Amino acid sequence: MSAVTQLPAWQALQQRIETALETPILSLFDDPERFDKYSLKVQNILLDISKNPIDDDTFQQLLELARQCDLEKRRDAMFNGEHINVTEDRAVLHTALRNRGHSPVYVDGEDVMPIIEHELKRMRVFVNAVRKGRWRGHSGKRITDVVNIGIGGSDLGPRMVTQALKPYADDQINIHFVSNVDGMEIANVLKGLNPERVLFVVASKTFTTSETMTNAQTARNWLMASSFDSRAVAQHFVAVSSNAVAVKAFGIKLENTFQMWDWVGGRFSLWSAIGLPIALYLGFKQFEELLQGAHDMDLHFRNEPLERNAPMWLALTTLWNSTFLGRHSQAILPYDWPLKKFSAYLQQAEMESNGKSVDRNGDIVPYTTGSIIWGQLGIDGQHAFYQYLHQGNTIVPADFIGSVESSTPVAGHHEKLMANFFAQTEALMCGINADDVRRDLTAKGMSSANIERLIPHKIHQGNRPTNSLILDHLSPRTLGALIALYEHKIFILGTIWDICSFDQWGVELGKTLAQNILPELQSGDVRDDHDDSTRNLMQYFVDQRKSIGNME
Ligand SMILES: O=P(O)(O)OC[C@H]1O[C@H](O)[C@H](O)[C@@H](O)[C@@H]1O
Repeated sequence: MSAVTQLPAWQALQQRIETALETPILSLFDDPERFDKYSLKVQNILLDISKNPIDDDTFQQLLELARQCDLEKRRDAMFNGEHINVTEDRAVLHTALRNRGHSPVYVDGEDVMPIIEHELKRMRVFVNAVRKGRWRGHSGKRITDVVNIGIGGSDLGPRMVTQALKPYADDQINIHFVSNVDGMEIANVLKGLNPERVLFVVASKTFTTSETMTNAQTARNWLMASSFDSRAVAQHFVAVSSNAVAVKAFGIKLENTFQMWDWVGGRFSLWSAIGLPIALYLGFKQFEELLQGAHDMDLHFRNEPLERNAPMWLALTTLWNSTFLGRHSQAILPYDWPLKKFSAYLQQAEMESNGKSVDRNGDIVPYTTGSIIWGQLGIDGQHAFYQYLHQGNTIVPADFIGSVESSTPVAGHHEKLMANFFAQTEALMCGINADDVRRDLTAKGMSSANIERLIPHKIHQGNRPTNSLILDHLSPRTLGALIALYEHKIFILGTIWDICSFDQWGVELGKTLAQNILPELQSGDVRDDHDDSTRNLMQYFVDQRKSIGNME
């Protein structure tokens, strides 16, 4: 048994499960102050968690559990640069990257703020040079297109943010992303580009990731295939990495390399030079606004009491719904078109962080940890999977995210969009019972036999938990705060579950096997030490390719 489950608050929460499952969420609103108690405004974001099966006593016990897990002490340990990534023996300091207060942050006795600020300054100088046309391509032409080559944490953050803040872009730079090793992606991106005007940002913390290295090589070949000589690489390639040796071996000079550090996890790295494409696309000032928003949220997380602390609230609703009530997936549903890629971004952030099954000591945990994060734009989801949310027999807690002001106002659209936001959260909680269905259908003149036949199909049980997040407006600063809010949620959950949220050993085995398998596919000689299924599938693939004459 893990120690966490022995804590008095954990045990008290266990006792509350039955009541929570039997009490309709709607009945909790008999307390006229419920909305005021369970909503708060932080950094232009209104967060409402009142539509959760959490009564006052449960909420207090959840807070108590966080305290009994030394949440505040462990939060301070993160901000103070202690090695909380225990399996890799590293600090976890994405918060230092956006420390706009510039107070010192020590890692192993060394203040890291000077190196962070130095790198930010290099980014600013470079971004301004590219955007103002002082940095030009090898043939003297202005750079018009930036292609970020990276995957996972070296792709999802910049990809999501540039999409979210498109209305803030000034059209000086077009931005493109290549992450997949499927040749179609890079082929499609390169097809429309003029090599004389392209800047490639090769983003890889390790600079060993196979997909990224393959795409970078293809990009370099493409550049060389134009009339350029090899010196062109210097003007058309920059790198972001913590592995200077590998960057040099690839042929990118040190002065064209932006640094990141081992205490920045890939999925928390958009605040570092991994954010270079964001700054190139939007301008450095907007990038700084993004950092400022995240810093503001950091201050809130550090300084506000746990009872009124937004990241705590998000984390505790998930903890209760998932670990205690057994609702193990969570939908992220933006009603804000620019946040189209937000659920994909959070999928990596949360699932790679908290998809773990042993505690920090390596002992198997006897409870469910990270949720399955999924979702897409809510309004599109309504016409696809909301049936499941309303009437499926698995309950999926959901976060609804919308804005007061549209990023791109078009007459008559925004109220319609948000009417759906409110309607869906209301329907998910309140549902509709047999009496109301009967009344409805009777008013429509349906025969009573038909009504009774249809009633079970039309009942919505309701009682589906949701959080609502309403932004004033999706600005760079508010987006920074929103991302940091979820980052801290992840940290809190990992702390209570007593897992290491900052490693990702689970992605290694597949990578190693792929490396071993590749030569077999290339040579056509499939080894017989694979399991039977895999060997036969590989053999089929090799044989089919031979038969179509497509062995490369
Ligand atoms: O930045 P890189 O070193 O290329 O890593 C890119 C990504 O790939 C890895 O497999 C990890 O799962 C991710 O956490 C990481 O963000």
